[in-house]
Amino acid sequence: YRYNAGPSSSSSSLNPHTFTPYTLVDKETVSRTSAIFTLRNRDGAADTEAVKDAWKHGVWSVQIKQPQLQIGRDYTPLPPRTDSEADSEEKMHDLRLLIRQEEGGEVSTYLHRLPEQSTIELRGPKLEWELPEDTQEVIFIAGGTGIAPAMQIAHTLGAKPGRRMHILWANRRREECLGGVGDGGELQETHDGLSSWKRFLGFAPPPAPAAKVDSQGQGVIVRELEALKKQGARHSSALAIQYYVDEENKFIKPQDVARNVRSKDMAQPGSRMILVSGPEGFIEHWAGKKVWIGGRETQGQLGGVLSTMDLKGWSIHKL
Ligand SMILES: Cc1cc2nc3c(=O)[nH]c(=O)nc-3n(C[C@H](O)[C@H](O)[C@H](O)COP(=O)(O)OP(=O)(O)OC[C@H]3O[C@@H](n4cnc5c(N)ncnc54)[C@H](O)[C@@H]3O)c2cc1C
Repeated sequence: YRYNAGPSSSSSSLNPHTFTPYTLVDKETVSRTSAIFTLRNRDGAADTEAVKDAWKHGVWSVQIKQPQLQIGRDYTPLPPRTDSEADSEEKMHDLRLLIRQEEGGEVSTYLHRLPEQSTIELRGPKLEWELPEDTQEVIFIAGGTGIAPAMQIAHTLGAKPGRRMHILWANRRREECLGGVGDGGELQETHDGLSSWKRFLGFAPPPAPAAKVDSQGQGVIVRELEALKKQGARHSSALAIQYYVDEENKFIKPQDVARNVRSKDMAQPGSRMILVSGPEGFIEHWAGKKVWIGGRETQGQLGGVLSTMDLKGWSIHKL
């Protein structure tokens, strides 16, 4: 995580070698612990070829530096907005990051305390994982901010005709995904008969005061996931999303994965991927530990729940 302080940035465009100053133009609350940070290049430099390329190729990140401690952390840019709010050239090049404030976390706490208009220095892009060109179908198991790479893939895959993606997104608290109603309602009800009744009768805890919702009661990320669905549909790509919330006793079950693995679409040629992204413990639970070898994080063996399932025809990757 430590980096060489090196010379201060000479280039005004985002690049992997030096840190480039960005202005924090907006910090939009998602929940008590997470917010979307919108960063704008201080010199108004447009996206580099490397950034445009990264959007086409898969999952990528940028690294933010904490200037006092001289440490850096990686964050995963959210896809550009599809709605009318991205109405100017400037906004189209903004970088948006979903950042959770970790309890006791050095960099995330520093970032959450920064006022708007602060300068944040970052470098990148760094390609974390390349989505195979021929990918036909993706099942993405996401925990918490692990939704950010899922949104990147939904954006990339959604631009290609006829592709399919299923996102299974788990959160500790409902406030992270307010208004998120899963596709294929019956699938959710079976795990959740009681708590949906509780919600209906008004026993469920009220949404956190900090959580922002729109007129349809949808949280920020849920709204953007819905927008990604529509964007994909325009290229006749299909995106389905299921929401799971720990505090509602609704957890992702192996059957939820199995159901999507036995896709009716298996006759179509192309690669099929199961991707797992989220906190360390979440990845370990589903697919086993990632392993550090010679200073590099590697996939490690397949373990966890997925290792006990019949996943013929699918490859698995931990993000
Ligand atoms: C490729 C990649 C992409 C990522 N994308 C995102 C993203 O889009 N959004 C996002 O929010 N995060 C993302 N992360 C995670 C992010 O990089 C940081 O790890 C995260 O923000 C925590 O950093 P921190 O400095 O705040 O916490 P740290 O200071 O690194 O602490 C992390 C946790 O460990 C605990 N801890 C620290 N020191 C100790 C100790 N001595 N003993 C016990 N516990 C301790 C802290 O309390 C905290 O809970 C990504 C990570 C990677 C590798």
